[in-house]
Amino acid sequence: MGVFLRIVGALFATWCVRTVLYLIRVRRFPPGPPRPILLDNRGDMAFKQNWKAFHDWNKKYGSIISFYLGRKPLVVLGSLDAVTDLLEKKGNIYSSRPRFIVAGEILCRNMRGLGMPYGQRWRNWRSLMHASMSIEASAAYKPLQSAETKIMLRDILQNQDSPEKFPDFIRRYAVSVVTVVAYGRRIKTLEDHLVVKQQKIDEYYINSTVPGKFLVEIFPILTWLPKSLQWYRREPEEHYKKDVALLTELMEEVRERMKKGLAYPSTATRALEKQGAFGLDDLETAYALASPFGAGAGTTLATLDFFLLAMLIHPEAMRKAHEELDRVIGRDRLPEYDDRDSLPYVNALIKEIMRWRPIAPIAVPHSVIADDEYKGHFIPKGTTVIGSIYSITQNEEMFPDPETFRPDRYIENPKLPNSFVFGFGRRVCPGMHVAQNSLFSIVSKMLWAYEILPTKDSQGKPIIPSKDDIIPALVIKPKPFNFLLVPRHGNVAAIVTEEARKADVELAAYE
Ligand code: HEM
Repeated sequence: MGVFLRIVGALFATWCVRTVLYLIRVRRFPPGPPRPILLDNRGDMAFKQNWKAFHDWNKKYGSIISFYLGRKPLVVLGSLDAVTDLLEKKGNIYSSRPRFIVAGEILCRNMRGLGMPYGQRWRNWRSLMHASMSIEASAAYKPLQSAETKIMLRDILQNQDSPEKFPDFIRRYAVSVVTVVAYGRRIKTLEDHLVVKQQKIDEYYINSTVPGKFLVEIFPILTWLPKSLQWYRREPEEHYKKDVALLTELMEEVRERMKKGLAYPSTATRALEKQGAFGLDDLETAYALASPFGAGAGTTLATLDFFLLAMLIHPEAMRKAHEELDRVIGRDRLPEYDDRDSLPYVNALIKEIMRWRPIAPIAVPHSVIADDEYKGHFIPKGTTVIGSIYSITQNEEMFPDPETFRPDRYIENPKLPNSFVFGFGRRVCPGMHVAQNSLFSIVSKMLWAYEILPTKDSQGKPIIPSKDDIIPALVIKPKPFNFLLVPRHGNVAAIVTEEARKADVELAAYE
């Protein structure tokens, strides 16, 4: 009995010391909105657009702030210095992801790279992503990206009387590029089973990450229930089985093509040729191949949506780009990748689109795997750490008058930062080179060929969409709006038709 009491006493003393230490350190949490006694700070986010609420707190409490969602502490880093100091320089502890019981552990057994916790499995997955999308590897997709852009330009040309179809032509481009990167096969129509099914998988996954959707995320203790009583498990388990079947089927299609010598080089061929080297088993490989689709199509598309929006609101910027294209390229050929360095305004315009409306305003939240101290603040292990891309884009010192769309700022100061729009540290977007190549191909060729114009109302007045009508999500995009793409000069039809004919021949290899 004496021994038992001593053990209980020792445990109690340890608990007391730890609690006191915690309470002392918690006082050194980064500042932030006061936490209601029983609740969290959800109600303090005055805006549906959470990135704006975070930015307001950054302005009020400083560039490092903290707040609570449920019992979980969150920290928002609102300056380039803070994200560099923590997410980049201390990447060994700041590179995990917040825990998602349903979306991560049940729905995909943590095999989706984007949400995967930091560790060996993530390193294996990431080395495959790097091997197939590094700056060197991504150069191999440029001919395809250029050819797909030309097909898109022809689709637009041939459907001048149905501008409502234009968004689908652009979408087909974005989807086709990521499936070539992943599986080495292009997408000719959005009805392709790969597109339809992967989109469903992604929708369910995204919906499963909505805060507050599953009680178990707020009370993880519910995972201690016997499995048969875990009611929240049933639906995602069903989805897991279906996802495994589809993703395995897509991977096996590539294996078959490889056996016949018909497979075009892609992430899949790299993974399957050297599966041992990457340390991924069959199922992990099948999931890894879904990453470019899940993370690369919607992001590219959202950026292109903001490009079209910016051109409608700022025709003066479009005119400057037209002038540069006419001067450097002329009207007898389309711009190609070799022209990139000769088109500083087009490059600046692309950077400004990504700064003006960053499509991932809070990036993808990181999580810290050890207690840390920063500038006198205590950041406990398990805290979700958000690198606020939006707050960085609003820094008046770096970007004076930040709400103004002004590509020239990147010409006046070519060292002005921009790559932060792709996230931070070890989790930085592995598809950034593929994305930048897509953006250059589409923006330069589309502006060479077309004028981007608003539609008109019944009185003939142009309908200019609002720059602030945004659909909030982890990846944001403008609310749908109408636009026209009108050939700029007499050579467009002939050149686009001829270039697209050649593109058809080149692309046959990917079908
Ligand atoms: C303009 C287009 C794009 C933007 C702005 C963008 C931005 C981002 C951002 C902000 C992150 C989170 C980084 C972090 O956690 O700090 C991310 C992650 C990721 N992106 Fe992109 N992305 C784009 C296009 C693409 C493309 C085309 C692909 C693939 C073909 C891709 C694949 C990924 C993957 C796999 C991750 C997860 C990385 C990880 O968790 O380790 N992205 N991206």
